[in-house]
Amino acid sequence: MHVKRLELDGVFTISPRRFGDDRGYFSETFRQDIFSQNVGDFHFVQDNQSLSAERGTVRGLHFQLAPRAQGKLVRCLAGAIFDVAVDLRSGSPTFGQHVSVELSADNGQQLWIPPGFAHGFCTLTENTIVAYKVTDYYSPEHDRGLLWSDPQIGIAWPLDGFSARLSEKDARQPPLAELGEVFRYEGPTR
Ligand SMILES: Cc1cn([C@H]2C[C@H](O)[C@@H](COP(=O)(O)OP(=O)(O)O[C@H]3O[C@H](C)C(=O)[C@H](O)[C@H]3O)O2)c(=O)[nH]c1=O
Repeated sequence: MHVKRLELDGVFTISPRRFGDDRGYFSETFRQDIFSQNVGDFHFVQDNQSLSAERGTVRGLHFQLAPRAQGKLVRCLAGAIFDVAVDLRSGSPTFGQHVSVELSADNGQQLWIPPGFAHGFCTLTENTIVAYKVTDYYSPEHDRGLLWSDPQIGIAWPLDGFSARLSEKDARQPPLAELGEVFRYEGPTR
């Protein structure tokens, strides 16, 4: 299992090893010991899964407010996504910056998004299934969002001519300028 630190403090990709044979492959997709050693002492309490039928489906950008902020470990079980994390920690040297990674059933790559970040993805194929572990339970009262197309964030979503397929909620999320302070930067995480 290879763990790689990305350019935004606290965000990592995790690439589990696959043991292939003439049947297919086997892979350990999560190890608490490796995660704790390389990423941090986070523990997961809920697993989520979503199916998006259409290419160009954009889910996000979402986060939960403290004290119910969630860390998310995201992977793609079918199809492929362009996965994005946005730093929302006031005082962070990378506040408002984002990082993106392609996660797919083929590459088996995972993205760890720590509390303090917004998360979203755009599907690159039809019938995309995304599964992710979270470090706190869903709390509608703490559920918040950021506008996916906010020019201040400037995410180059790979829609490739497809029009974005959004929920009504996501179509009317506020831009960063209207969000106010939602998280504070507490220094380098690792
Ligand atoms: C997130 C969540 C949602 N729900 C219910 C609430 C709604 O009735 C329904 C759909 O929720 P929503 O439209 O927020 O689902 P997504 O647009 O896929 O949002 C998710 O996708 C983006 C990329 C994320 O990072 C968030 O974790 C998550 O918000 O599921 C639950 O019951 N439990 C949950 O944990």
